[in-house]
Amino acid sequence: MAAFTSASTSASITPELRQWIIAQAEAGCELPALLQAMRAAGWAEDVAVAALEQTLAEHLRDQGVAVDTLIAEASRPVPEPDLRGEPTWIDAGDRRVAVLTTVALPRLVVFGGFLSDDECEQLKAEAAPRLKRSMTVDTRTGGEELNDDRTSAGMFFTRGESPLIARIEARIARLLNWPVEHGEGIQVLRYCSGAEYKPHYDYFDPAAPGTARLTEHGGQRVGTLVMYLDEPLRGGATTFPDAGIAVAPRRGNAVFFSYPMPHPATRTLHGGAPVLEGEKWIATKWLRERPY
Ligand SMILES: O=C(O)CCC(=O)C(=O)O
Ligand SMILES: [Fe+2]
Repeated sequence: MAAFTSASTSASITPELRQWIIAQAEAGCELPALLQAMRAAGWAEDVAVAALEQTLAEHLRDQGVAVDTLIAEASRPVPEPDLRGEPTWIDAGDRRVAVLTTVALPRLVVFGGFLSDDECEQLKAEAAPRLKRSMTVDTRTGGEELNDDRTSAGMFFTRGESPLIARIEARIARLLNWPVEHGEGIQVLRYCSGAEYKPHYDYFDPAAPGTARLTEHGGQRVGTLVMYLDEPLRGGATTFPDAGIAVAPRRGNAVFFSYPMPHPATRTLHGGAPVLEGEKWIATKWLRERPY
């Protein structure tokens, strides 16, 4: 690697290049991808590495306070199942839940048999009369809006609303070691053929003006459990485009993922792929850092 103090490297870091590197890094672009882009633009590898190193080091020094904040954010506790000893099953209180897949980054676990078929049907039946075209949280204002990125129909249960809801919430709390009180009410979504939920993050963007209002009560979201209530014939996977993961929407199963900081580095960008045939039903539980 070239010494980044070399006169030629310093001279070639124009203000535009510096700005570009910082913008890419802040948008979550990883160093190898940045390096590749610079090489494609005709930079010699050693000069590009030196330019990246120098620019980012300077930028971090300039942002002393922000770095401290980032580290504090990174240590935020998150829900997590107890997978010590690599169990095949976890006792979730009233039900044994299978551990099907675990991923380190994004932190993700796929569970099998989280809900019985009866519970899936009951949840659908309790939700069906109350379904409305889905709204998404508008982080500009902290309110809600109709959104073309989300073409499902949905409704929210309040926490503990029925014996079934209370039982499922207790199961989630036990499975993920996270207090019931830190959970938002369960949301049920129905996707008809063609409906989808475009990739998004579940945490609230710290830079968005509405986030202060949305996190006033309960703090940030730190984890998500998506439970599949009914499966389409084709399509409808829960996809994580940054990680190349697609979780099949199998009835009764659930996918859990957590994010210790509201940042793309958590790799939790995810969406509901378009349903190609049949209907997909899910129930989502979002978990907050504090009582909600
Ligand atoms: O439909 C899916 O599989 C994903 C749902 C989702 O992202 C959510 O409810 O936040
Ligand atoms: Fe989501």
